Amino acid sequence: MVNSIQLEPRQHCRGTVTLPGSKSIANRALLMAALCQTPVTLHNLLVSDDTSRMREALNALGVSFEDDKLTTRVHGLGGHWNKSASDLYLGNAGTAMRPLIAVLAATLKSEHQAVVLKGDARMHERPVKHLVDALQPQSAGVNYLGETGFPPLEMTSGLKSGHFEIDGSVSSQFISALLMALPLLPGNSTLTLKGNVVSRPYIELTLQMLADFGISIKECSPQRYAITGGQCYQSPGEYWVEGDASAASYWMAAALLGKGPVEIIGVGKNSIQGDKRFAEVIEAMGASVSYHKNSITVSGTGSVQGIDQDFNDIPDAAMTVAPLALFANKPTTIRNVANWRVKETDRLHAMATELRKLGATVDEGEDFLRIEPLKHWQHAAIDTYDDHRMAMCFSLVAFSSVGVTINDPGCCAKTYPDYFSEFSRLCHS
Ligand SMILES: O=C(O)C1=C[C@@H](OP(=O)(O)O)[C@@H](O)[C@H](O)C1
Ligand SMILES: C=C(OP(=O)(O)O)C(=O)O
Repeated sequence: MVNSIQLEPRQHCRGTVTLPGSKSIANRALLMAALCQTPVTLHNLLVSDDTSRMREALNALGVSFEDDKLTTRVHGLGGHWNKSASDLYLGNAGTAMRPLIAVLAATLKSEHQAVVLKGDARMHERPVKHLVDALQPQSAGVNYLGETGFPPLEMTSGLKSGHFEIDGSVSSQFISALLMALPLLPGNSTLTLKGNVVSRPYIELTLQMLADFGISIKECSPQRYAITGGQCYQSPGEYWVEGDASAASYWMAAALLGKGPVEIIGVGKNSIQGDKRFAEVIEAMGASVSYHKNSITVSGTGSVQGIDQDFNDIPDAAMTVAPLALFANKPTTIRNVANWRVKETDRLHAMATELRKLGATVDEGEDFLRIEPLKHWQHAAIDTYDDHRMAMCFSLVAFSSVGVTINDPGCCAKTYPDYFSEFSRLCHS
């Protein structure tokens, strides 16, 4: 195990990079395929910690997988799970934990043994209260085994269709979870969203993928959905997982700093992922961007414009703005990202702390970061807090005159196991 990686100063980034499959699409596709009654062949499936946790959980529920070099064939069970499945370990994969809470609440039957959903230490600090609060009034069998509001949880049968209300101000994953689960209940339901809903594009992604798997949901207004019960997930036969648009943000940023051009393959102009909007952010920061059917090409001049923007829609890609801000011509403010605090780590605090190690002046607000450009860089060993995005973001500091050391770079395996080898291939002195 490599405990740290030292990145010498780089000036250039150019070439072609093929993105790994999207984590968000991969884990939705695995679950939706598992809910089908006939097989689904997934193409470009991401192989990473998060998708492995989802696969292992589905496997314990009775779903089988056949892998060949380029595809994974999922043999779904239409929600008729193995009756003796018990403990499911989901690591720190929010895209496994949250959907499985709702889907198991909707599909477990009285003859099933109780299923425990648990994760790593950080997962047990990440909130699920809004989701559980939405399920419990409808008789869901969901009980906290540790602290109230957090996993681990014990799941049993009981959920009834009807009127659901969900607070969407902490995580859109709760809403996506209900949208995936409620069509499986025998009766019709409505879902009303409360609060200022965060990370909206991930809800759109869920609706798009549900349509791809034959599930129809009526959007009565942006705050209300009507969901017909008794629906069955329909296999699309073959399903293609797009490249990861959040991961694309690191290459767009490296192309801006290292002049490019970098052709980023796997996400194009018609991508269904909200994080493709990072291409507009990188343009606002000074890059030239061209969109193609299945790729985006970015180049820069090496100079970076400071920006001040609301990033509520794209919280993951937004992290990439923080290291770029150090290279900018004026201060940058990343606004409306309060839920950074409940992700892999408290990302507002972690980001501010590590940027300051480089010598930066950073104002950490409750829901924003304001970052001053950096004139005098200090070499630092950056702690990554078991957060893949901290490790990938800080690799960009290699474009400074002092380079950077990244501690525990292996945490990238959550979504992008090859990130640092790709970084060395594309980025040069
Ligand atoms: O639905 C999804 O695939 C995701 C939704 C977002 O979470 P929140 O809705 O909690 O912001 C995002 O940060 C996460 O990486 C993936
Ligand atoms: C927040 C993230 O992950 P999760 O899916 O575990 O919420 C992320 O990948 O940035």
